[in-house]
Amino acid sequence: MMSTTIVDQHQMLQRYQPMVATTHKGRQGHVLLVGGSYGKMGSVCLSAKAAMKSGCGLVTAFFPQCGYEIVQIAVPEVMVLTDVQDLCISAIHFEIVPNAIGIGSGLGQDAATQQGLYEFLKTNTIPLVLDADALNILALHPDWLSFLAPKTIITPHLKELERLIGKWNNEAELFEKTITFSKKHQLIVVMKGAPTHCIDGDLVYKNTTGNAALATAGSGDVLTGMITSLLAQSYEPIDSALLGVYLHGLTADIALPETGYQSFIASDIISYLGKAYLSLGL
Ligand SMILES: NC(=O)C1=CN([C@@H]2O[C@H](COP(=O)(O)OP(=O)(O)OC[C@H]3O[C@@H](n4cnc5c(N)ncnc54)[C@H](O)[C@@H]3O)[C@@H](O)[C@H]2O)[C@@H](O)CC1
Ligand SMILES: Nc1ncnc2c1ncn2[C@@H]1O[C@H](COP(=O)(O)OP(=O)(O)O)[C@@H](O)[C@H]1O
Ligand SMILES: [Mg+2]
Repeated sequence: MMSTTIVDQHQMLQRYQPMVATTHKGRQGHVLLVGGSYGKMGSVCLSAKAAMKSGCGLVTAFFPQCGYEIVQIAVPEVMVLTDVQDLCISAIHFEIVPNAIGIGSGLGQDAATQQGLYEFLKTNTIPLVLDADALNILALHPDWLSFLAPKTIITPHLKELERLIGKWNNEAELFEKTITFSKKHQLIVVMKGAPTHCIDGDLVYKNTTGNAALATAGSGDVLTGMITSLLAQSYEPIDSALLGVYLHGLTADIALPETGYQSFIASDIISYLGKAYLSLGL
């Protein structure tokens, strides 16, 4: 039986964890972001910077070699690891121990990348957020969904969701199918849209922030970085999803009088993150 919770400021303040005065970067959580391919390295820059600006202590990004200078120059705070291949990811090997991993932005769906994702999912035990092409690859290989630990977060837009669950005829059926999918695979589904709903089995959370300014390339990549950052900071998976979606939308609401709808771009979400945190009253 579906129950809908409205996610407003009050809800968020109950779930928010203040930063401890004596904390240090080693305690604030280490994020690993895996993504990017030739021509789509911007998605990694956006999600990595968004992760940093959401409060985690360390971010490492893993991407193909063609992205090395791009990411190092665009986001100097971020550490980088590169794949053995130049143009796309083929083998996701790393020796660090991150607290959360976000995978999929700009990843592409090359056969080598699909194989690399398979090997990674089969052995990964670290809390995970899956977006974009990681979801598109899972839609091609639905049996790999069984590798995902309970409470893994997925962040599909409606087209990506359709690839995973099939078509629906009306909104009621969309929710019914997404809830069934969430329960079957024990996943938290961030169903991105206007508005975004987070679905955790029968529990449906409706976000109250955001506007059409977010309809711009890379805004989902930014959200993936934010949610992964919160997960690495020890927020529960559902709280990471809810707070990430709420703050993401809040940036657009705060920016609107200054940028208007049209000139707001994904980098502006990152620029306004500080004001979004502050406007929560924290
Ligand atoms: N600067 C960059 O490097 C960027 C890289 N990106 C990457 O590009 C790859 C392709 O992602 P795309 O999402 O563009 O491709 P997709 O093919 O998954 O999605 C595009 C299609 O989905 C539809 N769609 C999108 N949102 C929808 C919604 N809410 N309801 C219904 N239909 C919707 C669009 O109309 C279009 O037909 C991903 O790996 C993504 O991460 C994009 O995020 C854009 C920016
Ligand atoms: N009209 C809108 N109103 C509110 N939020 C929107 C609107 N359009 C897009 N968004 C938000 O912007 C983000 C788009 O994500 P996505 O489609 O994955 O973008 P990209 O892949 O280009 O990064 C989602 O969080 C979505 O909810
Ligand atoms: Mg996307």
